[in-house]
Amino acid sequence: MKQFKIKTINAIAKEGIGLFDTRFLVDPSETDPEGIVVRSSKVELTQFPNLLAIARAGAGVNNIPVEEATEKGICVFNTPGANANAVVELVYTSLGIWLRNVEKSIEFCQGLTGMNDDEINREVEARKKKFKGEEMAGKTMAVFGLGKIGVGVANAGLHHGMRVFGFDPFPALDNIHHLSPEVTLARSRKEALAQADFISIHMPLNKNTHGYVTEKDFLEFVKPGAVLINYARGPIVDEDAVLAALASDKLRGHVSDFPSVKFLGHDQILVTPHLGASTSESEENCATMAVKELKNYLEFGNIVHSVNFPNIETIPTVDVHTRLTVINRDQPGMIAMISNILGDKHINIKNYTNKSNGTVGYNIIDCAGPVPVDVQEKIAEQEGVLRVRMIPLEIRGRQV
Ligand SMILES: NC(=O)C1=CN([C@@H]2O[C@H](COP(=O)(O)OP(=O)(O)OC[C@H]3O[C@@H](n4cnc5c(N)ncnc54)[C@H](O)[C@@H]3O)[C@@H](O)[C@H]2O)C=CC1
Ligand SMILES: O=C(O)C(=O)COP(=O)(O)O
Repeated sequence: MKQFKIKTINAIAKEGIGLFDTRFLVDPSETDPEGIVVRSSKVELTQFPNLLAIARAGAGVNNIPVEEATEKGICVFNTPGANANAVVELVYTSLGIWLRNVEKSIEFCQGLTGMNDDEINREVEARKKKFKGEEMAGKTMAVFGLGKIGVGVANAGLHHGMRVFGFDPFPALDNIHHLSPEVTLARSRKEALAQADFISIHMPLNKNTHGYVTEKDFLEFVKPGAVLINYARGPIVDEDAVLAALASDKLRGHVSDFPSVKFLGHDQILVTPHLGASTSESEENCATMAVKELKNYLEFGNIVHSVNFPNIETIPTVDVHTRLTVINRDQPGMIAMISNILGDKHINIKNYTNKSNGTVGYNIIDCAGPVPVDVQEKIAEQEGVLRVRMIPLEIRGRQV
């Protein structure tokens, strides 16, 4: 029986790894993997010629060269929503720490070590005024990016007693269904920013969002004294522009999950070490979802939660002998070409499923009999075809 070689990069939760059964050989030092499970480490594709799929146990895929993967016919998955709650909770924890001076007050308490209880009490009551903070209730929050995390942050803002604006030029219907109707959908960045005391960024890092938070079209619109929160990705924020905004009191503070040379040690900036998704629950959710996606693709060619290929899931019926999958550029004539090559060889197609995402087409072709290697090769060499796979169906008691 075919065994798939899986490479793990980063610590992947054992609850996910445990889902790989005897059909999979899982090894962090695998040098020729067919599947990779990864968190935030950068993935280089040139080293892995037989790689079929990468599952990102998390949301952001900026550590994976997605366009290169597409050209090579490598499917990239992520785990939408699996770590969203962890980020939502940390956004409010960190904002609370910033607003109530919790970090500095803890340092102060540690400095009381060595005093007796009377002395400690006297110092506490005399000096606590230094740490006076402010509340979230009654303030206004602007959330940029109303995806799995942004919707959670917006809804939680209401629960903290705030007025909330949300801005997202390409919202997904499924996410918007979970957004409370009390959140105001802003039609422009300016509208979202004009009244916001707190601004929270929750969009992916890509070529359109690199340096998104800069003076022009963003910081120029903030209400003086706002606090900027970034639990999305470091490079979405132009660090020099934020430092200038802090120096001119346009921004009062910055809370970020992405420490940097320029941010460390700055009195108005609170940084955490990319901790957004680091909870037991979130790591388990992400790992189990990523492993299920990878298994489903390697064993059945099904695609669920891909960021570069169309999503299609079909179960082979009992009369299917061989499942063939073809990845192609989205161009006319591909289905006819594949059907004709199979028809010329008298291979009966039981089910044909095709879907496009506008860039890539994906075909699942369930055949009644075996598909000889020369037929696969003929399809693979046609213009526009990126990759062809024959899926072994031994798992269903067949030998192919
Ligand atoms: N700090 C951490 O540990 C974590 C950080 N993240 C980051 O958060 C990002 C968002 O995660 P999810 O909400 O799960 O993703 P998601 O894909 O559900 O939502 C992203 C949203 O951003 C929107 N968007 C894209 N460009 C935009 C723009 N220019 N302006 C406003 N909105 C825009 C999209 O339309 C989408 O609705 C991830 O891509 C990742 O970089 C995610 C998880 C953990
Ligand atoms: O899911 C994401 O996008 C994250 O940033 C989480 O990253 P991590 O899995 O904690 O390395």
